[in-house]
Amino acid sequence: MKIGIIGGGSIATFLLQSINVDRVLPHCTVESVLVRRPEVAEEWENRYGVNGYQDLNAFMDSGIDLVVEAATVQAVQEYAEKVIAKRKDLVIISVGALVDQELYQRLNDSCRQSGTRIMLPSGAIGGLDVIHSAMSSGQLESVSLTTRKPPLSLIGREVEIEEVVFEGTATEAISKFPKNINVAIVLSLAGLGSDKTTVKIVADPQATKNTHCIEAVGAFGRMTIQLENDPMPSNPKTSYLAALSVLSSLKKKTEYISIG
Ligand SMILES: NC(=O)C1=CN([C@@H]2O[C@H](COP(=O)(O)OP(=O)(O)OC[C@H]3O[C@@H](n4cnc5c(N)ncnc54)[C@H](O)[C@@H]3O)[C@@H](O)[C@H]2O)C=CC1
Ligand SMILES: O=C([O-])CC(=O)C(=O)O
Repeated sequence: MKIGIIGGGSIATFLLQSINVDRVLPHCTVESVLVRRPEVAEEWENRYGVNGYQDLNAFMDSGIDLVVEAATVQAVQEYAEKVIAKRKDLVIISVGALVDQELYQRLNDSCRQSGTRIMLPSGAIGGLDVIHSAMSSGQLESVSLTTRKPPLSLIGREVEIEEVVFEGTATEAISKFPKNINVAIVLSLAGLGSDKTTVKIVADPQATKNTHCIEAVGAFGRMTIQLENDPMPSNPKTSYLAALSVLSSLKKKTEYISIG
């Protein structure tokens, strides 16, 4: 499978190293990257043997089968429909963009018409299978997420004691923290939707990890999951697990027996 990556940051670098250098996915190669800075394209051409592009059309015509978005919510808004229109499968990690129900619907419709697929990795959380199962009979009652990160990642400054920087719906959370709470939207899409999924975000000066606690109640019973994620050294806002989840989605695409 020939992969194209949109983005030039920590998740993109991790994927290039894992797939093209460490060869952790034997059936996959990253062929092309779409990045904003020409010097990154040039460096990556040399280091990872990829073709670097700044132009979306040239990138999409570079012989790739599938596109991984590893950039920003805005990049999804800008590129996702164009990728699907070109009949390339798409992995989206900036899932926050799909809080926009009209964009979600348009993407869904064009995937149905063209037989193309969009994959949303579980990102920095887990338990989406449970939420999805509970929701399949419509008997999911409540889902809440409490996220705790170092203050610099969330609010760009230090605080002395922990501070609740947000409490409200997932819809509001992603509009205020688009680089920190994509997890709230994938959780919403699996379950009750972004207006009924509640989110609390805490800036914690003691935190060395990005923690996410998910609590769900329904006819199935009750679930509590606590993730204590190591951050990516190159971008502490992002948990290492989020990068691994993209790799996992790509791996699933090459397998014939699906788990979960
Ligand atoms: N779903 C989830 O659980 C998680 C999602 N994320 C999201 O994943 C995305 C990537 O994360 P990181 O690699 O850590 O971010 P990063 O900040 O290290 O890298 C983002 C890169 O995208 C590039 N970029 C921005 N707009 C672009 C455009 N229009 N075209 C091409 N490149 C563009 C930037 O130049 C930067 O190099 C972010 O949106 C982040 O919020 C991160 C962690 C968890
Ligand atoms: O990586 C994390 O811990 C969560 C994150 O940034 C996001 O969901 O946008």
